Amino acid sequence: MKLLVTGGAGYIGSVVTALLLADGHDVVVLDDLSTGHADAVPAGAELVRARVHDAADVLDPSFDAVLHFAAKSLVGESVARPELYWENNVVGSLALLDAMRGAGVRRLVFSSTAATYGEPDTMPITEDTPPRPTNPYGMTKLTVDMAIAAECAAHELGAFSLRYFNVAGAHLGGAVPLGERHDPETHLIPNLLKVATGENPEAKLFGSDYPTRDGTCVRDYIHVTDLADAHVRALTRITPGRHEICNLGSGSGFTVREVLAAVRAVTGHPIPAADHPRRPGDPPTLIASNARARELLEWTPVRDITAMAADAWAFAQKA
Ligand SMILES: NC(=O)c1ccc[n+]([C@@H]2O[C@H](COP(=O)([O-])OP(=O)(O)OC[C@H]3O[C@@H](n4cnc5c(N)ncnc54)[C@H](O)[C@@H]3O)[C@@H](O)[C@H]2O)c1
Ligand SMILES: O=c1ccn([C@@H]2O[C@H](COP(=O)(O)OP(=O)(O)O[C@H]3O[C@H](CO)[C@H](O)[C@H](O)[C@H]3O)[C@@H](O)[C@H]2O)c(=O)[nH]1
Repeated sequence: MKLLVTGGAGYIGSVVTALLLADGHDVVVLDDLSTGHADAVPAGAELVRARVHDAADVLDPSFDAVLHFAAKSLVGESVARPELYWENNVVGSLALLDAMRGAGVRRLVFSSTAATYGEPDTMPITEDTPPRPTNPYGMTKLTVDMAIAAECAAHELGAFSLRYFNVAGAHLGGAVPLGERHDPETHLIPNLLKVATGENPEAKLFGSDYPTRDGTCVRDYIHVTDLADAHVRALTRITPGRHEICNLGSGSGFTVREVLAAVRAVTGHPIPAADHPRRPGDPPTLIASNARARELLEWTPVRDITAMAADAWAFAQKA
């Protein structure tokens, strides 16, 4: 297939691009490099440096499908500057849907998020859990999910909205290792590794009084290679006129302290860590039901938290 990957210079989009190329697809990456890196675009893909808002300049009827990763995704920034998120994530995605309709490209895989659910009381979270996002980032992603659903119903688009839980690890199976290079880095595992590499003296653990087994937040971590594999599967299972929402998580939860223990074990570094106040907006527990993804995508995540920590560590040492 000939594919457009928006955000293909970012963490997850670059890994999916690598898997798509390995499967023999032709890939054009559309990325404005606002948070991505040109050298993360795997060799063999063409990089067009442009905003997703200008997708109409790139898309033509020769494309078979679009995988849409391009977005801003920092929860705290979205609270401080919501207008950036509505303009980038919603206006940009609506322009992409227009461009796809104009070019007759009718297959889409979209990066949605667990943040669309907010803070549900019942675990695990299924796709039928009512979405109640608690920050503008989650609101923009839910808005795009709804725009895609309406587009599918009205104009025979076929689409998957894949709701990622906590993506972690690095993809080491390609020519070049691909991993997280966010700046600022807010995610737990890369921040713990910055202590092991000597970049930071001590890790910060946000919140020790949550109603969880050790007082720290529980999250569902999913390896980026397993996540990318789900996208390749989704691409071949799109049905015109249908919009499917699938959670992508492991189905198990780990506390912040359990992740710290896994990172200490793989690095052999003591990683000193200090308790800090809660980070505003962090729900105590988020765990996915991945039953729908297992059924619709015939997908099984195979890489555990130790593999995520080990691969992220290998990447941090090479980067
Ligand atoms: N990393 C996670 O744990 C996680 C969890 C849930 C959902 N997601 C979603 O997955 C997607 C990828 O996340 P990531 O962690 O790889 O982020 P990232 O910041 O590494 O990648 C995003 C890419 O999109 C590009 N981009 C942003 N706005 C653009 C625009 N208007 N036009 C063109 N390019 C643009 C950036 O330059 C970057 O290369 C995002 O949509 C994010 O919301 C990520
Ligand atoms: O240095 C750090 C970084 C994080 N944490 C804690 O580790 C847990 C995980 O935090 P991350 O920032 O790694 O991930 P989030 O769960 O906040 O965010 C993820 O889930 C969100 C949905 O709730 C969004 O989808 C977002 O894009 C995605 O990265 C949280 O309890 C957080 O407080 C720390 O203690 N110290």
